[in-house]
Amino acid sequence: MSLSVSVHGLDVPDTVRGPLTEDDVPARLVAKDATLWGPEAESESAIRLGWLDLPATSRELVSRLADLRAELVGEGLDRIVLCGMGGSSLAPEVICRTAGVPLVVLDTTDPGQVLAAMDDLDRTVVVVSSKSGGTVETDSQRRAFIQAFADAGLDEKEIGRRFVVVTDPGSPLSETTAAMGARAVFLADPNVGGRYSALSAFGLVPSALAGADVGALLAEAEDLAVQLAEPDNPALQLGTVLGAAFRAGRDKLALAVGGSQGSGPQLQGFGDWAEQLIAESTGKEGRGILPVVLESVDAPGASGPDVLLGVVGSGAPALEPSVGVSGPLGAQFLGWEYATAVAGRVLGINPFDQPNVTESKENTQRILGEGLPEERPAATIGAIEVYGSGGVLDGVDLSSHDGVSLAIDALLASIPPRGYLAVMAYLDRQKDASAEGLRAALARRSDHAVTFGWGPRFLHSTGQYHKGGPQVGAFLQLTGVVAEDLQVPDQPYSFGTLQAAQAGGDRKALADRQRPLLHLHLTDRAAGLDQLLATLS
Ligand SMILES: O=P(O)(O)OC[C@H]1O[C@H](O)[C@H](O)[C@@H](O)[C@@H]1O
Repeated sequence: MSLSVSVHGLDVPDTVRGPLTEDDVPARLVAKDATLWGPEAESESAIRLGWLDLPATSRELVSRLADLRAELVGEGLDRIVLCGMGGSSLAPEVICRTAGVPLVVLDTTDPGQVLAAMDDLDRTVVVVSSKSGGTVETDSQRRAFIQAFADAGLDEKEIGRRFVVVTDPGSPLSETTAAMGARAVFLADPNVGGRYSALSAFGLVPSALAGADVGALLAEAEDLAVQLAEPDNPALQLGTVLGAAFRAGRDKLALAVGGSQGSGPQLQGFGDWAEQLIAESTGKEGRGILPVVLESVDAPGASGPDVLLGVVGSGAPALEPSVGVSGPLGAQFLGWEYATAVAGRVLGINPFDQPNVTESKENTQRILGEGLPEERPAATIGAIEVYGSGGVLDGVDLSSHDGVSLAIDALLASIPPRGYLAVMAYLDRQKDASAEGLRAALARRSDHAVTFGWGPRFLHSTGQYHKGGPQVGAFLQLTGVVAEDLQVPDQPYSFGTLQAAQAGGDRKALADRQRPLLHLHLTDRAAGLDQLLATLS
């Protein structure tokens, strides 16, 4: 079974569909024609279309990974921790959740969450995945695990045997790895960008080592791959729908995972993977499609004048306009990648670059060099310190006991027409999981789209859209007190400082654009979240 796309209540006009078939886009895309996105995108596109071949070229990894997994299990190493950000961790997380196999994904700088991942070290193998090999979060986690293994009494050689690395040839990580004596190194195809790498070594290595059937995943993708040169194949249909919705002013794609795929499992967490693909690929040059990951098909935000609902999985969506996309996970990965590339052509952007991601990273580095700036809260109410920029707190009475509620109302009121609110939580995805409830609570209180992202993970995903997409966002940033910090070995900062610098760096990037931003710092994380959720209930 490949992919099947059904459209409900959306007109897909010939002005969108016609040019795609007349210009022979399906055949040209499969032939890796780098001119499809215009002359300015050509040099990048020329080195970014390798993902089309992955269902076939990744086959050679399957038996190698089965052997490696058997070797590890034979040595009692059955707990896999994945250190990686964005395109280097979102796909394995979906693959393993869908397959029901355990994988610890560490895509954070939160000290508590990093410390919690350093559990059960005697059973643990760490997969370090980074395409560029230079991502600060991943490098910091690698350093921390080396230290933790050393503290647990392992010698240098034994420590190296606990690491498996996935990176591009010639990256700084590939060089470090040789020096570390890593057990295995998988060099990925450099002609595949991070967010298109689900079916490459980045998606497959951690998933296979955790016990997922990656051979079946590739076979599912292959079933779709053979159709992709045909006009009106399902992935082209999906891309056409995304483009048509955008042209009709529906530039928010509310994404929900629907029921299970016949006999197959529900695609757990697929929205988070698709979010990065779509937001980072299309959110630039002042336009883009904003993915809004929903908790369920009928969650708040599933409909609206600027919304298209996308349901991944079987079952006809209850709301209109909507697009239902059913099919197994391997076909979904390839289909959404192809559809995003097609939508990129309709939008007139380069779907393979991420021009605004570096900005927050540079701000972070500057703050790490200069030290965290002294900031005074406008008010402290219960367990919440309130800070604001972009004029969001002007005229708000923070002296009253419902000051936080008033500040949030002011933030919501600042959202322009067709705008959105982004909640960005630099907290512990496990221990502070209740923060996720803020999305639905705020979406109930607003007519606008509301997204939720864990920091710094979203910086590698919707962060591009926030800065490069239309400047119609309002932002709620959450940070929290660090109970126990952890030094990043051989660096002049701790995880807590790095996390705070990342939050500060992103605040600066948004403030430079005069975006309304409310920053709430929780002086007690659990009490602060309870207070916030109670305020919104
Ligand atoms: O795999 P890495 O090079 O570590 O990159 C991880 C992530 O970092 C960057 O922020 C990119 O914008 C993402 O597309 C990428 O997936």
